[in-house]
Amino acid sequence: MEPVKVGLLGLGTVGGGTVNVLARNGEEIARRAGRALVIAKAFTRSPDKPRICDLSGIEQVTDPWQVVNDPQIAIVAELIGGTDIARELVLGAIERGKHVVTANKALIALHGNEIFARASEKGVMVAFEAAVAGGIPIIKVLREGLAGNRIEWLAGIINGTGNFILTAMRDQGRDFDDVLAEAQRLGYAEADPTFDVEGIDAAHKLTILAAIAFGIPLQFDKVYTEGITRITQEDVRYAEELGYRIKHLGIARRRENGVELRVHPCLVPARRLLANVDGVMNAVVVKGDAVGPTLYYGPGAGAEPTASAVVADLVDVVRTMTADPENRVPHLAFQPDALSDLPPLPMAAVETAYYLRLRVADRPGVLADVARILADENISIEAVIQKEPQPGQTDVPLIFLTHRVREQAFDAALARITALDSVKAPPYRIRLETLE
Ligand SMILES: NC(=O)c1ccc[n+]([C@@H]2O[C@H](COP(=O)([O-])OP(=O)(O)OC[C@H]3O[C@@H](n4cnc5c(N)ncnc54)[C@H](O)[C@@H]3O)[C@@H](O)[C@H]2O)c1
Ligand SMILES: N[C@@H](CCO)C(=O)O
Ligand code: NA
Repeated sequence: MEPVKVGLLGLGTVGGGTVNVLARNGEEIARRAGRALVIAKAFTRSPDKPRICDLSGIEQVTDPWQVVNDPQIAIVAELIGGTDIARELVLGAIERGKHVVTANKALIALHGNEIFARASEKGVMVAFEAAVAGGIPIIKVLREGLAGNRIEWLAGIINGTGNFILTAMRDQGRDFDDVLAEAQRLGYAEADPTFDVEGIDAAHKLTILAAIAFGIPLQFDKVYTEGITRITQEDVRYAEELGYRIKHLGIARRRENGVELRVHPCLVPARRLLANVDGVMNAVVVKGDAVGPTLYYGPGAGAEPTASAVVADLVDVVRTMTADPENRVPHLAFQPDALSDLPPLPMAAVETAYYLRLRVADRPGVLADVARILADENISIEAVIQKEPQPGQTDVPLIFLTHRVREQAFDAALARITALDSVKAPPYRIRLETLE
């Protein structure tokens, strides 16, 4: 049989890794797919740039439409990123009856509803395993492996760059900007790294995971998103003292009247497996009603780990391209006309515990004032740490851990605490999950 011709858009970290993995494992991949896969054409903006891969036998073009318009190409792999030109090219490929593989979570989270609808009309597949948690096959897990379950919640470390930074801050006490620069050099970070450190990339991924887990539409604008830039070395140390680690999590939890969708730093008990996922590794815990808690762990970013998912999607597409489109696995796990209208809940309705760091005047009665405000809002205290003042300083850090409470009640207490004369700097709170 003729090989299946693939067109690549983008020859950066993921594109280069994909060329390498296909070249190295091509023979085995053909035995799995039933046909050989060849990269016939690749678009790149700068053909003279040094690459991590060998491009012999691949026609390089500097106009991406030369890939999308080529009638010989059956599958387009979009590895450019962003939501402008990538959206045009993906929709263009679908229009021309081509299957699409993409690593682009921003594109799927923001435009997936439109893209999947067009793909279904045209009878083509859009595969996006590389878009979430890099090399971990989490899309396949949720869409196929756990299809018998009602998913109760999932929680994951789904940004490799952020976890790499938090791990280096904890283990080596290193400076934030310095570690971010290293993550960029290693090809982990997004083109705009604020997407990593402000939680936007994780929110893109959580949008996709929640849609597939609960059978709801992709709703990126409903995800509460907070990054890791306000976490200090002190927070990392106090968390350790209290028996916790700070991780940046994406959490989707089914509640009676809706779903919680949130991305934020989180204290996690140090004994939990998730608390021990370090560096660029990602991990997702999924709790299904039948299977119970399950954990998926692996590299969340980098050239070949991500290419592993891209190539698996290429194999999947080749295996099913001759199947009746009606009988393929649905893009978002549930049939498109069978999605639920379970609404994303506002943050005020979320229930969680808290770590609260205050800087207060070193005088009697301050701890009691804060404790009284928390009691007024029915918030029970789990632990307190009060530190001695540093030489020459009149303020001291005061740390509280609370029990679970509605965010609305915590916010009300926090506003009153912030207004106290004795509170000397804006308080910082980190949510805390026991993940049970
Ligand atoms: N790097 C990773 O570890 C990783 C992991 C999973 C998913 N992703 C996703 O994969 C995609 C590619 O990421 P990457 O890390 O390979 O990026 P990269 O910057 O290394 O490569 C992107 C390629 O696309 C080209 N490109 C970018 N913007 C363009 C534009 N506007 N017009 C034309 N060409 C353009 C670049 O020249 C380059 O060849 C992104 O969607 C990213 O979110 C990356
Ligand atoms: N920038 C992303 C790439 C993988 O999606 C990360 O660090 O996780
Ligand atoms: Na994946």
